[in-house]
Amino acid sequence: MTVSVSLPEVWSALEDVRARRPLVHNITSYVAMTVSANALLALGALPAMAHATEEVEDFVATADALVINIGTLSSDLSAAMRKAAKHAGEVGKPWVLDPVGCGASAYRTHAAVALAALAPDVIRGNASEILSLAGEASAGKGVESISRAEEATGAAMALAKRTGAVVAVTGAVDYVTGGGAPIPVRTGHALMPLSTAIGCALSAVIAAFTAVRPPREAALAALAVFGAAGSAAAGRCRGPGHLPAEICDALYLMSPDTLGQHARIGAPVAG
Ligand SMILES: Nc1ncnc2c1ncn2[C@@H]1O[C@H](COP(=O)(O)OP(=O)(O)O)[C@@H](O)[C@H]1O
Ligand SMILES: Cc1ncsc1CCOP(=O)(O)O
Ligand SMILES: [Mg+2]
Repeated sequence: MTVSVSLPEVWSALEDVRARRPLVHNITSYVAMTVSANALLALGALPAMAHATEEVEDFVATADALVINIGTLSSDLSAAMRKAAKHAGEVGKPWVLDPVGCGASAYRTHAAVALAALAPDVIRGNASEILSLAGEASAGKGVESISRAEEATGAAMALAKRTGAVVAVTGAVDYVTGGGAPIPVRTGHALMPLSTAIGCALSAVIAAFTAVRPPREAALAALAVFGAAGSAAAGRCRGPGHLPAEICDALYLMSPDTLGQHARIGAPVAG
């Protein structure tokens, strides 16, 4: 049976991130670098952005977790990503795959499928990306999802079973599955998809939590904390312009009260 995670357990995981300050190695898109680095610092983790094929193994070896994000994919980056993912498996470092824009081009889809076969601990994407990565028909526009997360929970379960990863599919409600009944996380704000690289920053935050918790607990804790930060931050914004900065402030200031006010982790639902 799928067991959920309580908000006190989420809070304890965040305290562990803040105490341990895990180093998160990011091989990510040019769009996401600054947003992700700032979100990780505000959370209490340490970011490092490094993607030269010649150095990714050294970074994986010293990092506590790795995130691979294919947002601005190229052949050089693709080679670096495969090398880093394989080395993470060899040295036992947890890693997260964000299959940005999977389904938007055959090149990107093949790269994402190949990375997903290298045993990521967590895969996090929007509904279109998860549908496409699972091999199902998907409706996306570039890197944006047209589908709702509820339409991709079956695909997320199938993808989790195929890859052994915990799969998080995000949207108005987020869902986490390790192959069993998806657990809903109700949080966030409708302004979040209007600011670029917010999902990418979330994937980096999931990586930080994989340094202190097993993949399923890490994904649930990250979704709850990041969603609560997004919800609290949006309440202080007139529009999406300042949202990334406000999310960083909300991550930095996160408290058990704010978490409780802005996040709900539900009971497992039918997939
Ligand atoms: N309509 C919405 N209401 C509340 N939160 C949302 C909404 N859309 C996205 N989010 C939140 O924004 C973050 C990024 O999710 P998403 O937009 O699905 O990813 P991506 O940016 O990769 O497309 C997640 O924390 C998600 O919960
Ligand atoms: C706009 C864009 N184009 C390539 S990567 C990227 C950022 C996507 O960020 P997110 O998946 O967090 O919305
Ligand atoms: Mg994305």
